[in-house]
Amino acid sequence: MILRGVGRRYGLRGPWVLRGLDLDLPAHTLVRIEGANGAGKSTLLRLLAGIDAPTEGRVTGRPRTAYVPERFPAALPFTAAGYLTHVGRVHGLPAAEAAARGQEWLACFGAAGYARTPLAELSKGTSQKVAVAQALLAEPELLVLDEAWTGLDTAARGELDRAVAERAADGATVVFVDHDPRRLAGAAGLAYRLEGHTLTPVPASPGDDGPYVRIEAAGSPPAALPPELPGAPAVERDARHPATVRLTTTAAHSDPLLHALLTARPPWHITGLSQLPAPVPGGAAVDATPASPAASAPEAGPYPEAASRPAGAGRRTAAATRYQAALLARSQRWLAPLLLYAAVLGIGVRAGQPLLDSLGYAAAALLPVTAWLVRLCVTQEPPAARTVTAAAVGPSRAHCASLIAGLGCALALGGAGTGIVLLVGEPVSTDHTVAVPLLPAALAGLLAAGCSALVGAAVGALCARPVLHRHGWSLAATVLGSLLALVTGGSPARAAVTDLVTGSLTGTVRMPLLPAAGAVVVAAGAAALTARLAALRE
Ligand SMILES: Nc1ncnc2c1ncn2[C@@H]1O[C@H](COP(=O)(O)OP(=O)(O)OP(=O)(O)O)[C@@H](O)[C@H]1O
Repeated sequence: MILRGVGRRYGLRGPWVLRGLDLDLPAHTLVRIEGANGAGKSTLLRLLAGIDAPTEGRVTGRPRTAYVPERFPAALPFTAAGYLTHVGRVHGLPAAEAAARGQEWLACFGAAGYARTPLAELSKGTSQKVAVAQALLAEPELLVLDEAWTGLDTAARGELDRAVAERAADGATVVFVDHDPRRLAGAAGLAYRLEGHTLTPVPASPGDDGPYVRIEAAGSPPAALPPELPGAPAVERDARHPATVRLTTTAAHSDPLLHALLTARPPWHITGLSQLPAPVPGGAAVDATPASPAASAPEAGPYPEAASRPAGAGRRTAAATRYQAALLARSQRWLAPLLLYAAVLGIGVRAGQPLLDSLGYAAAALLPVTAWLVRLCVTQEPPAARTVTAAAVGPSRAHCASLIAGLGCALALGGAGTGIVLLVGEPVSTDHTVAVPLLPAALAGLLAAGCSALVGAAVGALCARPVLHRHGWSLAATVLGSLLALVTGGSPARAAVTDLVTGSLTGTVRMPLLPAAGAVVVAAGAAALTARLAALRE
């Protein structure tokens, strides 16, 4: 990943926290960021993790990312294992694998006994173990750790050191901040100090005999390395290309090592040579797995695993939507909008009333209920948990997932409401003189409910973060916005409801097709705008 001329400030006129920052983050590297309190380390890590966008400059080549926030929230209505399964799925893992990996990492950190404990009941340190496990289980190509060791016991700190080194040895970039200068001392391939809004490289510590050289060699067929290798190099076998090994040693030993490889029986082919500022720790041989014959071809980019990414962005967004829906269901915040909708239907819909009138009424009632549900979904995740999801799937997709979850709940509610109205309503015109065909009326009712839900979702999206952050303003705007969307001429929701109610006067069913198209445009516009804003700042 490459950062060029990156700057970040909070607010339009806030002081610059980062400015003119250039940074190259190679694969297979541990990167340490140092700096005083308030220097901007967390700000930088959030940019690296893709949670916030830079105010100026460019970040390119972002790989699959996981993030451990500085403070992990306990206020999530899941057990430790349940949360890890959700995050694993958001990272694109199949459910069973996400659950298994979650259990493994909890066991690794000595927290297996807490798998079924609700997050809210975990101690601070155990919560931190969950925070770290959620990032590691996805085997990300970029792992960003903001003081992740804080609160962990000694054994877990050691495990995290080992896991982090292993990620780097497996090809990932690991960027970390920790106030303990001994943290992974000597292991970090690159170290930078954040000072005066920008980064300056920290020179290698005395005794570090870099620069280092990485040699990539391929044996064909996969062969054993010569028993005696000059320079005692760290050896990694590529998990996907078992014929390929990477050997890291000091520059002084690189020539004898090359000679040993080229003169081995059978000889090794040298496929790559690169200089590193310092070695990746834990560079002992990595387990090899069988690979296809074509796998011995040279890798195209710095992240070979990118090709075997667990799942596409669409599936990961779907997983994020499921996570948001589960969050809503378990928090029971859906209860209030559901009761409101039931009460409004209970008051306004009576058995024997003209069907189209009642369908129009039910559709209109759905609009504020949807706005409420969407607003709940967008705001329900504690900020630190939101950063985890945003890093995993991108802030725009994470935001869209909460919009879809809210809209989906509202559509289900609207479907049920329409069904009830169809059961109790009388399929006749307002004056009870003309019969109304049931099937077209049902379709028109569902379409009108859909219009209302889409416009309500737009209102909910525009009246919550990232547009409005203050709870009071957001609430007032949601109520006012819903009201305006129902009464303002040109609103697709109003047009759809009007189609039903005026049709009822003559007993004619008017399909609200144009309002439906308008509602889709309004909802898509609101989603695109708010998703873009969410990407600018989570
Ligand atoms: N949401 C925010 N709104 C406004 N200013 C912010 C926000 N977050 C951080 N800042 C400011 O940005 C600057 C850098 O903060 P940041 O948290 O990145 O520092 P840090 O180096 O991580 O500090 P620490 O070591 O204490 O964690 C600080 O001056 C802080 O006040």
